[in-house]
Amino acid sequence: MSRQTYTIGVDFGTESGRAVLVDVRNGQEIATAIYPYANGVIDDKLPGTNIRLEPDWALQDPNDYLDVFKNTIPTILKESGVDPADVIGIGVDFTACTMLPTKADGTPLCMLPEWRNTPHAWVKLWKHHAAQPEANQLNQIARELGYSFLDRYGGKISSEWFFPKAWQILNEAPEVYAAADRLIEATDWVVWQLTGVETRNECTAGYKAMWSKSEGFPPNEFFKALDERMELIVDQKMSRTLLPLGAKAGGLSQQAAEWTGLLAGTAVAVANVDAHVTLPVTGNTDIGTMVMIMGTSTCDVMNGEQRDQLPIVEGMCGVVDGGIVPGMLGYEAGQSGVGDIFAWFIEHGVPGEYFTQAEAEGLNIHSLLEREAAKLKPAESGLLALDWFNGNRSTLVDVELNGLVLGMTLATTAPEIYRALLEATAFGKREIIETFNQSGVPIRKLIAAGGLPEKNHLLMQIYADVTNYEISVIASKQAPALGAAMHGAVAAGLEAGGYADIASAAKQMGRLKAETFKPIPANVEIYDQLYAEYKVLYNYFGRGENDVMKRLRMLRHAALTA
Ligand SMILES: Nc1ncnc2c1ncn2[C@@H]1O[C@H](COP(=O)(O)OP(=O)(O)O)[C@@H](O)[C@H]1O
Ligand SMILES: O=C(CO)[C@@H](O)[C@@H](O)COP(=O)(O)O
Repeated sequence: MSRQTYTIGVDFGTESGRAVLVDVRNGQEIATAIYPYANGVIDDKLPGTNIRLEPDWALQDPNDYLDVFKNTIPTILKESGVDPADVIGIGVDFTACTMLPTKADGTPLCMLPEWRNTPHAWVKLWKHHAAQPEANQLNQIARELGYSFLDRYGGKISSEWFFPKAWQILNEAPEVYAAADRLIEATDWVVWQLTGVETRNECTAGYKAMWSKSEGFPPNEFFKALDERMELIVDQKMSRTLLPLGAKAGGLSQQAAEWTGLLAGTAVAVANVDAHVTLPVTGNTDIGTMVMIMGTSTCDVMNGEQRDQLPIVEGMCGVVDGGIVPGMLGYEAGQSGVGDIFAWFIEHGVPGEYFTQAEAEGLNIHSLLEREAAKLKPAESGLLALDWFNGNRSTLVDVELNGLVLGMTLATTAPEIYRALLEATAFGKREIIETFNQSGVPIRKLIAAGGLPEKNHLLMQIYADVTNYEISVIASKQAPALGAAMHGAVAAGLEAGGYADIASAAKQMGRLKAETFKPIPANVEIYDQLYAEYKVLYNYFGRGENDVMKRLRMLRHAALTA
């Protein structure tokens, strides 16, 4: 009989890291541990100082990532009683683009005393939105010089991605840029910490750093056209050697073995991204299945067939050959704010009486609002909202757009607004789906994953009604971590008891829940009408007809910096 083997996945989210230990044969999750980052999202002051960050900044502390390894992996090994010798592989996934400057040996600049008080020396989290001027300029120069790579990103590079962030460092802190021997995605950095060797993955390079398998990075002249000092950024601070997803990045180093309790030499998979790693957890890697990873934000990922001419989908985050699964075209789109919008409303918009009622009933406040909002029919509140509280990623690629709730009266209630916000994110999703469908990249199936489908069934029903798709849900509660674990089993390979490729791992280790969310025809009809109104607002405020949101931002910035 063959040996029983296990694999570990570690998912680095926005607020915490989660590790899961999984049975390689069937994907059964044996043990899970969560470690909240001590410094969380740094958007106010640098830790331990009074140094204030400007609006739109979001940083993290790389030491928190190491603490995730040191805390979660020993916990899951202990809890499961699994022999470390039976753990054949480990994979990680991360938010992206989350990037940092380091020295040549991988030491993050912010860990060095001389750089500790310099904001640009810290990790820039995916939702760091302060590089918009650089993104605007990059897009304009690329367009003027006729670079076609913009097409692979639906026409625009987002300020959330790698080069706008790197350029912001150069513009605002040239001394940090000069001191950074390496600029690297956090997902590659944590793999470096595990193996002791710097490697880079094709996924983040493709979606976040303008790289493609056929063309590589844009040429040095392009970076020179942005800023002379950036001409050699790729050769000097990055790498042109990129590894495919599922490949082995290396073996676990002695030091990482000591941190984790695993054996030195355990296979470590090439770094991956939280959204992309989740697709195989559906149980297959079929073309045309869009997987929505719904949490703080939502990422949408989908495999498509190979084509001679890449399709252009407005505002997609990218199309990358092998970006999700080697050999297929991987598409990514997304919404920068989803769960975060509901969290904002609860924090800043819900009267105390609802909290008192929730406490009395032993409910969490979301569940109480969900229950009350579920009593309303579509359109009954008279409200319509725009889901741009954290900007718009797809399809407008504009972090300077803001949220909006229209139709409020003196009779408007908190559950009504809560429902309008749930609906707004569903309308945003429909906009993405329709854009793909109209661009020759049809979406045949919709599957949801992440924290939200578990937590809020009303939200899922609204998504089914607004999009008119039946929605399946991934069975795992820790889908990205399970996806990372699957990649760990592929990196270990067949001979070690793992898998030859991610498609075979998906078949054995991934699955969906039996329950699905089916569109309710009467609701679909009403939501069609509301969506038509949403589109009017979307185009009016989002496509330059009325730039009031941008003017308000400029006035706010001026007031804050006066
Ligand atoms: N019952 C709920 N309904 C809607 N949103 C919720 C609910 N509970 C938590 N949230 C939101 O879900 C988000 C967290 O999602 P989750 O998938 O767990 O994390 P992450 O995106 O960091 O991986 C938070 O923004 C939170 O406000
Ligand atoms: O943009 C990506 C992936 O490409 C995500 O990492 C980012 O939206 C953050 O995701 P979460 O909301 O933290 O799950």
